[in-house]
Amino acid sequence: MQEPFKVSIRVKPYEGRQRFLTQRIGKETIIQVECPTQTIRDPDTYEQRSFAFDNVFNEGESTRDIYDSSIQQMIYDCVSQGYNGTILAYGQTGSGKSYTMFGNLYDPLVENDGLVSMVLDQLFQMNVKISISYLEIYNEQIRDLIGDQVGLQLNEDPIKGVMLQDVQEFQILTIDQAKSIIINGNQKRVMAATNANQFSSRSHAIIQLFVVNQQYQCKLSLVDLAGSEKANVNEGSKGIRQMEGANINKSLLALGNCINMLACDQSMKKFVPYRDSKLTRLLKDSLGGNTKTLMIGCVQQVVQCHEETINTLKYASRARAIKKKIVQNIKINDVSNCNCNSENASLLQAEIEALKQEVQYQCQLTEEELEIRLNLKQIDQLQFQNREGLEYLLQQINSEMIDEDRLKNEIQQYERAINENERIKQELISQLQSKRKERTDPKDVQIEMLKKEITFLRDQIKQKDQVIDSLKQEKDNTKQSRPHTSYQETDRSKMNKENSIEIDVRKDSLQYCGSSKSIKQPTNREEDQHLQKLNKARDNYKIFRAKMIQLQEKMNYYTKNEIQLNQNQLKEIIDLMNELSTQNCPILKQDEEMIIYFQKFIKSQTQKSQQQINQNNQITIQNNQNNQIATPQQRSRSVNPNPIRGKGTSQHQRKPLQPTNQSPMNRQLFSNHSKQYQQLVQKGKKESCPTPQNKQKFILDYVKKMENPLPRGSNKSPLQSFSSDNSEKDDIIKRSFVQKVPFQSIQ
Ligand SMILES: Nc1ncnc2c1ncn2[C@@H]1O[C@H](COP(=O)(O)OP(=O)(O)OP(=O)(O)O)[C@@H](O)[C@H]1O
Repeated sequence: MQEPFKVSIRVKPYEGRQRFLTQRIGKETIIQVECPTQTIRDPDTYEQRSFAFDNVFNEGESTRDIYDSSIQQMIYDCVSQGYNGTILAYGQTGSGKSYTMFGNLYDPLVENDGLVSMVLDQLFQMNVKISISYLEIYNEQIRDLIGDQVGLQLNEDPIKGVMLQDVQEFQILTIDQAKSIIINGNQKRVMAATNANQFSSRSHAIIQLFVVNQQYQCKLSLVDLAGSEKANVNEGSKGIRQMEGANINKSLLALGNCINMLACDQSMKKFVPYRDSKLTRLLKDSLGGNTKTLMIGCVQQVVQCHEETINTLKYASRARAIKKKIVQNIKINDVSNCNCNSENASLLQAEIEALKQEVQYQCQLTEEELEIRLNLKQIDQLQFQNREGLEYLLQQINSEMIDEDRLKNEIQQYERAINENERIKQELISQLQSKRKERTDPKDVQIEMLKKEITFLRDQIKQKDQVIDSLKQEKDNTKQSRPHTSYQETDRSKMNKENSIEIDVRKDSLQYCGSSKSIKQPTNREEDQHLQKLNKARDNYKIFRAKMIQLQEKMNYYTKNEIQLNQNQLKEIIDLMNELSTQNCPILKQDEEMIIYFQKFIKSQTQKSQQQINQNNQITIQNNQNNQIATPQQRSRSVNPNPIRGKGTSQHQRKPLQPTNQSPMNRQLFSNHSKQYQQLVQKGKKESCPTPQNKQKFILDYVKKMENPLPRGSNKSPLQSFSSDNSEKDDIIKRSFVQKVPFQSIQ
């Protein structure tokens, strides 16, 4: 059943001293009651502000009037239908909360019952069993006002809701017995004289009545909150009073935060911070849970209390926006109504789950994230206040008694503040999101790093492009200064290999390289071809780099997470390496080093994978040394890098090469290797008898050559040796890092 949070306001009568003071400063009272609305007027500016409540009780109305009009029915419903109920007195210190709840406790000569006695009277007339517990929350400690125990612990039971450990519950049989328990409790309650109230309650008092009738049971809570107070209420008093005041304000602020959150639209409803204080934990059911609740806001009408009265009215009208879902309680031993009980339990269970999730979520957050969330919370509160202020000002627009310019000015200020806060809020949210992303997805960080690397490389390429452009420019200039006929006369066929262009990608320049003997100038057409090659080589290098990064990323991931690659993953890596080796471009020293690192990684992974297979299948597999992955240059003469294909074959049975990649280049490499292998075998046949041992020796020699393609003592790199390959001789762009002699024709 949907149940609104009901709110009534009680206006304290105008007392003699207050009346005297108010009259002396020439001001009238500030409150005007037109039930159910209440209008409050600023004593200085005469601005009016209206609030609407379920009931407003003016100074002439008694506690009995309040009871009859808004409480009697509620108590009847709770008891006869099994709903929990809470009556809560809220207001500034001295505004009449205790007077409303307990009557005139301190003057036995004045016969005046409060709401507590009236509730008890009614219950005793309803023929129900009643147990009572009475406690106070003082300085964030719960104290049993019947059993005297201090520091009671709170528990949350999925069925019974919020429970107090070790609290004394006293079954009451007569109304006098009940009243004497309450009077005893009140005497133990912490009271003190403050500037605002001679008998000020310094604690929140909570009476809990557990009521059972034939069919239902319910819990009724009667709460007299400590008064909200400004710091100057206790001016001059230090130590205990100050600490009390701080604790009272803190718990009332927590109560306000819960009310604000509960009053939000369902769509905006977030986590309700019940755990911020003992008071909100204890009142959790009464605020947002399975309870019919009535708040009585106590206010004073004297001008001196204008600010506090406005605050109380705001607080109360916010609470009125809370909507709750309540369910009936059955008697614990009544199984016929177990559906209601389970509904209640599942509601509470859902709340517990939500709480658990929130706690779990908060535990994962970093300090930075927690701080941002705190800032966000504060901004939300500020925005709430700003919007309220703005709403109030907008309401005033139609009022005739106001200064329009001032109002417009104030509205603008509020709007500016709201916009600015909204901007800050969005910033904080995006900060929070990026922090969360960093925490939850380290891959994103890697991607970010790679993106940076790509940008860096792009910049480098750009620089190189600029160099190329400037060279082009220079070339054009040279062209113009040369007689046109000399180009036509150039015989390309006469150009020897030494006149080829080489690119030194390690330097930020492009150089023509050739022997100092060569005197021929390249023709116009040749130069264009060179430039084309150069561009192609640069494009190929870009693709090569992208593939390198892809591979690097994968390997980093595997290494970082200590993942042992399975056959498929290994194959994927090897395929990527093969793709890399087919890229026709010059490479840098650092690329070469990286390739060597890749080779080592694949080799170690292959070995691990072999060991794993051996262990699992109990099959002895030969040491697969050929599973190295080649640099682009080694690749041209290396054996098949795929460990899967060579697996399980004996050395003399093994077929020489099986290209994994069926690109034309690979096919050619494959046939080259086959030829070499066949030549070796033929040589072996000629030199000695073709015994299996001889064959094996030749094959081993061949494999050795493949693994160590350079002669011992040679200080040439594999890349250098590649440049002497016949098949590449005509290729103008050599993959070479040899020292280059600048070619004078560029000038
Ligand atoms: N409606 C009322 N009619 C007559 N006297 C009242 C009324 N309300 C309050 N008073 C008197 O005002 C004084 C302060 O009231 P009370 O102690 O109830 O305030 P309070 O809000 O509980 O203050 P605190 O928060 O400091 O405990 C008391 O002397 C009380 O008798």
